[in-house]
This record gives sequence, C-alpha cells and structure tokens, in this order.
Amino acid sequence: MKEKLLILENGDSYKGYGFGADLEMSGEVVFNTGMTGYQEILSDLSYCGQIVTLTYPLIGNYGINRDDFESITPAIHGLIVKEIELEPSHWRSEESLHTLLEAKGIPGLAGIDTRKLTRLIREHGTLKGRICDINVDKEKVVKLLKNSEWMKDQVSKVSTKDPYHIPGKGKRVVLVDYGMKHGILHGLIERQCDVIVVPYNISAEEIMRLGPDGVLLSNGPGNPEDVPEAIEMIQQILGKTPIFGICLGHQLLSLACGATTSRLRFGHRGSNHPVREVSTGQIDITAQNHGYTVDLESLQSTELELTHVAVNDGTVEGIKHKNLPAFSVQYHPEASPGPHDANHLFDRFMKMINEQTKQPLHV
Ligand SMILES: NC(=O)CC[C@H](N)C(=O)O
Repeated sequence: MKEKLLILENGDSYKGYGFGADLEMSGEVVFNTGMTGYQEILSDLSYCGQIVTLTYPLIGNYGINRDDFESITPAIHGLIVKEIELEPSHWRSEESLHTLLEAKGIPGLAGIDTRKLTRLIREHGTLKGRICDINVDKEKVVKLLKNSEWMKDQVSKVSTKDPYHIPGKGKRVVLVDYGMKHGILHGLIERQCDVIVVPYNISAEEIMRLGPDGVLLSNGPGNPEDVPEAIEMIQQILGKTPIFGICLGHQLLSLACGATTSRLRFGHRGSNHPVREVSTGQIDITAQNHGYTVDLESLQSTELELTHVAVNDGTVEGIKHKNLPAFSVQYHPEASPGPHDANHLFDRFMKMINEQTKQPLHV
C-alpha cells in the first residue's frame, strides 16, 4: 500500500497509507462516531464533498453487502480510518471496502490516529483537507485549502434529475429528493405508500398536480440556505398538504417558516445521539449527520414550536407548525446506520396524512 498524506488547512499533516482509489481529493474533514455502518455512511449523499473520519478503530471487517447502500453512487470525497481490513468476513459480504472505493473513485486513508484528528476537529471546528500523494508541495496545498470556499450548491449534484414512481396501494407521498437516503424510501414503502420521488427544484404547482396525500422533504448535503427554490416551494404548499421534513428537509421547512439556520462548530455525526421530546421527556437514541442547525432563538418569531432537543448540546432537533400539518426532525428516523428508536415518526406522518382530506387531483 502506498504512503499518503492528509493535509489540513491549518498546516497539520498526517501520514498514512492509501486504499480505495489512488486519487487526490479535497473536502471538509468531519468525523462520525458510529461503531458500525461504514457502508451506509459512505453512501449517504448528505456527506457529498466531505472526507469522513471514522472514530471506530477497525473498519472494513464485515465487508460490503448488496443491500445496505443509502445511494447507488456515493458522493463522499474520502474515508479516513485507523485500521483497514482488506479481507472481510461476513455471510452477507460481497466485496471489500477497498474494492468498492476503488471502483467508485473514492480515496481511502488508513493508519491515521483518528482519535487525535477527531480531537482537533472538535477544538478547531470542521476543517478543509486533502488526501494527497506523499511528495506533494505541502505549503502549496495548505494555501490552496485556506483560500478555497466552503462547499456550495451541493443539492443539485445529488438530487434525481427526473421524477420517478414507485407504485403502492396506500397513500400517495411525494418525496422531494435533496440527496435522499434509501432508508427514507423504505420507511414509506413499508407503510404501503405510493411514492413519487421528485427533483429538488420542483415547483409547488407541479407537486400539487401529483395529488399528494403528503409531502416528505428528504435529507441532503450542504447549507440549507443554498436551496432558495426549495424554501419558496415549501412556503407555497404549507397548509395545502401534510409535510414531514428530515434533516435538510427539517432545516428547509424551518427556513420556509421564518426561522434561521447556522453552522455548527463540528456537527453531529454518529449513531447514538440522545434526543429529548419536549412534551413527554422521552429520550430517543438517534442516528445523526448534520453540520447545520436551526437557531433556537429564531423560533420565537415564527409559528413553529420546539418539539425535540439534543441532550448533548441543547440544539434544536425537531419542530412542528402550531396551526398547520407540518413537522420535522433534524435526526434520522430511518436510522441506517443506527438505532430504530425514532422509526415511529413515519407512523406519526401517516397519522397526520390520515387526518387530512385528500387534495383533489388538478389535471
Ligand atoms: N443529513 C442531512 O440532511 C444534513 C443536512 C445539512 N446538509 C447539514 O449538514 O446540516
């Protein structure tokens, strides 16, 4: 295995050895604390353009299987691990993490002190970095990273280009794809929904023409403020059909209702984030992956009510509209990877749909 470097914008560098694609790539370096789930993490499109450090010390040991992808075409820019297993062992495994990343053009970097790197990110905040060949001009790379901007307009890169239909016998849900995890689709299919997946820039008029019983706003990468067309669309369908937002979908719904969002220092990424439901005090252990948050104080001047709070840092984890059928959560009810504590939110959405009368189909 070839020696490779991770160079960070603050001038730090870490020497390790490459696996996956033999390529150089830059991205925002973030960390995920999940003990399992590397396949779901690397294929979660919300990580588009990011280099993900996995804090669990041995990665790749159960291989890659056919079923656990969250998207067919991963969009991460690199995976950093302490120890990589090149010969996986699991009855579901079909190939190794190394061969998957090689085929998908994603560089991996092993042999890194991921604990040290994670501590740095926690103190400094998310940093820009580059996985490089060992003999690069380090100063030049640092300069380039420092002068580069935070990633912009990520959603258009990963959203579906055309709508598609997954027929079902139950309620019709229009699922707006901002970089949707397959787990969300499965959550709806399990509930017999008739799902139409649509691109991120669909208009409100086009959505209402599809005769939705409800609209689900998916997760997705980047800054929610980069998707003004989505915010406008949500403002126009609000009150006309029930809305459920997940992660980026939650941030977009909140912005559409007049709240504001901001960037967290190092984000929430892992499979064991405790969330408290404000009305009951119940704690759910949740899967999370976000770098932005809805500003708590900004809810005061809106018609939104705080429903869920992060136990670790008190940030907003869920809201609902006080008068209209719309709610959203910052975490992942579909889990993948992670605990299923919050899966009941799909049922809450179905209940909300059942309480509303169906919109007439405008054709
Ligand atoms: N998983 C998501 O949808 C993430 C939302 C947004 N891109 C963030 O980082 O906060």
